[in-house]
Amino acid sequence: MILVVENLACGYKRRTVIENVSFQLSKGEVLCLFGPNGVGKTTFFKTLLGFLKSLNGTILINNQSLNQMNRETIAKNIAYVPQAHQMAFAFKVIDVVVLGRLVYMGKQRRPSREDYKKAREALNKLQIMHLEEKLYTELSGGERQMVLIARALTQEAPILIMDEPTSNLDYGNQIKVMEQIQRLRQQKFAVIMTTHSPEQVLLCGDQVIVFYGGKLIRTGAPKDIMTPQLIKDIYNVEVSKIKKGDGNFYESYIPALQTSLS
Ligand SMILES: Nc1ncnc2c1ncn2[C@@H]1O[C@H](COP(=O)(O)OP(=O)(O)OP(=O)(O)O)[C@@H](O)[C@H]1O
Repeated sequence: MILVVENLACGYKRRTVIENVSFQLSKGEVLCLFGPNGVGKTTFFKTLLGFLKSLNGTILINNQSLNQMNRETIAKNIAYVPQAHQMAFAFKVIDVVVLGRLVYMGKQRRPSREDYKKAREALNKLQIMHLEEKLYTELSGGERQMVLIARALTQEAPILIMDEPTSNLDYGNQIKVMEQIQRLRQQKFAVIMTTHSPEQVLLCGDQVIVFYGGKLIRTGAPKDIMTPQLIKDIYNVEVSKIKKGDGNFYESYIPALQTSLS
């Protein structure tokens, strides 16, 4: 197990936001966090990244307690991929991606030739070499998200935390990013991602944690947890679960609209 979380509670001095979170994550697994806005996913991420001290419980990375790790060791183990539309660097793509090497740069904080090599390897891995000399601010949302994933890959951490990786992306780019997450899983990264899409949880989650109303309400395999009743409990909408595909089935949802479309 690369990550073991037991009985974790996180929050702030006067307020516990999330409690009783337990899960184990192996390399090559994707864990989805699902739940409405404001349930505490940022608080949870900050705790996993060591920016916020846990209020209770343990976080073990490769059998070592997060509490005993310094910032550098944490960064070598967990990389964070923010939402693309929240960051704006007026830098060339290659210079954004090489920032992932910061933890290896020493006191001078200057990227070496080797760091640039690693940054190019990450661009190559994601098949976005053609963006290398472009300005980050001039990229589309989908391209920016890929660049931020490349930056995380140059950090060479086995665990990737992705904050709504498909938010604000058009349908085509959402699918491309989802495909990339599948490739990262095949390359044995452990991925923790938040999503507001129950289809995405079914499509790429090996495990799901559902938060609602300040509580963890379910954890387990998406096919068992992501029932129409759960969607109804959280959002008060009716959906049916269907199987799609020709031979290679996957599950999805169709909404039962209250008003007629005709
Ligand atoms: N520094 C803080 N001190 C006290 N409470 C905070 C602090 N930051 C966030 N909170 C509260 O913790 C709760 C969870 O916030 P958090 O930002 O973790 O939710 P979220 O799921 O990431 O939300 P969103 O999806 O809207 O980004 C909220 O009620 C928020 O007001």
